[in-house]
Amino acid sequence: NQVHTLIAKFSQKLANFLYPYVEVRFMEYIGDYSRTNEAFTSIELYLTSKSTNQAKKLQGEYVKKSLVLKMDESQEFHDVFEGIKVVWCLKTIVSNTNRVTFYPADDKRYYLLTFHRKDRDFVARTYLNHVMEEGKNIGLSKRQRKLYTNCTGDSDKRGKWSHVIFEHPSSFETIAMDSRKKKEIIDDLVTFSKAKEFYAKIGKPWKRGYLLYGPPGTGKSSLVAAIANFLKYDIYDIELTNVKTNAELRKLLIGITSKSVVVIEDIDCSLDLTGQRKTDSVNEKEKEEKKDVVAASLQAASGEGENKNKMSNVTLSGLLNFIDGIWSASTGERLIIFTTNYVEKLDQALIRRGRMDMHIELSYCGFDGFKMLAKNYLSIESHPLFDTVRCLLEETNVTPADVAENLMPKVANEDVETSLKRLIQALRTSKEEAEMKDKKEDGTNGEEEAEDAKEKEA
Ligand SMILES: Nc1ncnc2c1ncn2[C@@H]1O[C@H](COP(=O)(O)OP(=O)(O)OP(=O)(O)O)[C@@H](O)[C@H]1O
Repeated sequence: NQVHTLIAKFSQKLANFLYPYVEVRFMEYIGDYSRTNEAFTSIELYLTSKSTNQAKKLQGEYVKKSLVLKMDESQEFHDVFEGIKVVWCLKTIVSNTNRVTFYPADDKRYYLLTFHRKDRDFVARTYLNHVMEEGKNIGLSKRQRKLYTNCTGDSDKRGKWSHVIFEHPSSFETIAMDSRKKKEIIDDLVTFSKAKEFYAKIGKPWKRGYLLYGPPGTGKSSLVAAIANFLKYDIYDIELTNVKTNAELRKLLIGITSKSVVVIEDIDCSLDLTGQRKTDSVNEKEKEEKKDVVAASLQAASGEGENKNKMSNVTLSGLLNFIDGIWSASTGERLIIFTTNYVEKLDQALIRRGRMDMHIELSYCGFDGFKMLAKNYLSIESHPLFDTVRCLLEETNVTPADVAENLMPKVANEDVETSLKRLIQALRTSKEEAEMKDKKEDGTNGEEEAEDAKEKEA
């Protein structure tokens, strides 16, 4: 036994001397095919992004409508990070069983990482974290994003989300708005998305609130989609009128994942938020409890009764808790956006800075916005008719939606001038209508004044 131990010790030393490398395996599945190893997925994404220029043998795959080239099996990839060299290789353990399984093959794939033993600490602490982080980021940027909405109907579906693939084409390049305002929003989004450490340092959940307000057709919904596309986030579009209680709203909140934009459109129509919050917190609590009880009994009642009750019982304080109560910190990186046509109707508590950090007004179409739309719709940046359009835009209030509608070619191969003339005609009509309305109002005011004078005389 002593001789055996000595030989084993010696041979281990000899092996270390002759082969001073450490090897780490990252299997594709953990357990018996039950769970995908997230480390394997991150490594694959990291290596796919780096190795295609280096590897001589690649595999081509069609993933989500685009061709992806991956490192082929047994190909080595030499990576250098902060002066440390490592080698990656994709290998397979071929199964020799004849078992029939649900899986295409019983072979087990794994990535083998090889590095010098003197770099062990650096690789374990720094390099592998870097690979995981990079891989995750690549995965997030490539994933198919989703548009969620809260389920309606059966009580067991309440408080849950259903989704479709989010494919809205809106972007900051297509949104017509003042260029300075646009830059301000983009800068704010970039700062927010990189501020993980900052939020941790100041002890606040990593989230930000935007309030978008302005007349209908000025691009509020388009801007929400552009923001989600820019940040590559999912969208959670909450239909508040379908949420019956504060408890249901909280349940929805818990189901929201990180890297998401939570939107409540036309918030002024969804809830009765016109009343000021009571300062007496006891009264507020009592009111809320009563509402919760009523809503719960309505839910428990027949489906017919439930359908009849279209009003949401979510209270203002329920919504405030949703935005920044204790539960709101559990969902990670998140943007909350409210849109409204009537900002003056909203309770100040709901939109105060700190809750809705940025207030963005989307207004009628200016010349800057028009030029953007002309570039998108007609592919032109200037035209002799632009001056006429500029003058008319200064004198009328038309929304970007109206301008876009008129610039849209009505027949195939319609020339630019026809579209611009149609827009000019529409702007003139709108100007005339506005003037007529003003005159009419002046006339009514005059009549009222005359009546007042008569009354006084009498
Ligand atoms: N600022 C804009 N830039 C580019 N397109 C716009 C803009 N505003 C409106 N549009 C066009 O008008 C259509 C309607 O706009 P959108 O739904 O974004 O407006 P909205 O302000 O959300 O309206 P509402 O308040 O009625 O929901 C969009 O499909 C888009 O084509």
